[in-house]
Amino acid sequence: MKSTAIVLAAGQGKRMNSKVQKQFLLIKGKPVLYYSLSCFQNSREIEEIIVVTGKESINFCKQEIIEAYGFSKVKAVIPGGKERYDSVYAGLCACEDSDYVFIHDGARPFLSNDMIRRGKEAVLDYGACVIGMPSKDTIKIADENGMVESTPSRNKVWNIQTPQIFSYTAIREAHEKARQQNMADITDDAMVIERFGNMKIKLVEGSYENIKITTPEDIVVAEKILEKIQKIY
Ligand SMILES: Nc1ccn([C@@H]2O[C@H](COP(=O)(O)OP(=O)(O)OP(=O)(O)O)[C@@H](O)[C@H]2O)c(=O)n1
Ligand SMILES: C[C@](O)(CO)[C@H](O)COP(=O)(O)O
Repeated sequence: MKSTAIVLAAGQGKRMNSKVQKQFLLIKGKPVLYYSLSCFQNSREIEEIIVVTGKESINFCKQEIIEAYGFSKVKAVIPGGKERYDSVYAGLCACEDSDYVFIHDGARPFLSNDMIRRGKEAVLDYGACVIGMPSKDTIKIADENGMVESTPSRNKVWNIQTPQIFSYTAIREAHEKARQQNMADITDDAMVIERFGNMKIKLVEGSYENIKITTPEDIVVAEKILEKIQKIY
């Protein structure tokens, strides 16, 4: 039974507004991408890693991150696509011999071994699961004029993170179907299964520290989180 981590690092990071793409910015001296690769490298649940990045960053990733830190589970570094779902699809095409895939944002450095383990258990039971945390805030649904339309019950609202974990055949088939249709508003892999798959997706607890580096203040928060978790990477 083979589990592959597909780590996405092909985004432009427009909201970070930095010369260096956010996945390569340094947190305490190491690139953002280093931290999630390190977690997958050290996890007993993961056999292989596929890194998806921009064409122009393939050599940098190989030399400065994968070889430099000895990430021996990385099987391939491949070019991504225009949208996140294009990069995921490229990753899926590069690991056709996998039974399970852990699709992860390279911009989320603080996943943990426990999360990977919980995700593995859930995917074995349900075939599809996503890591997330119950929302701490009250959420409002807005109408097109910026007016409040409704308020979903907070105990039913989760903030969704990655990794998102699927049986390979289920997510590949759903992506194949989705690619025949309009994917424009698809922002995560669970949505592909919700619309084009035929299975329920289990929610699995992640952590409030599993943030996505998106805007400049997230780097400051990430440094604080790293100090707190005091992991030896
Ligand atoms: N075409 C894309 C777009 C995104 N990603 C990856 O998907 C993850 C989550 O995406 P997001 O935070 O939106 O990253 P960006 O698209 O880079 O950010 P922005 O929307 O600010 O440009 C990131 O690890 C990013 O590198 C990717 O591999 N390929
Ligand atoms: C997949 C994701 O990280 C779950 O929260 C998120 O949807 C990615 O969204 P983005 O629009 O690419 O930031």
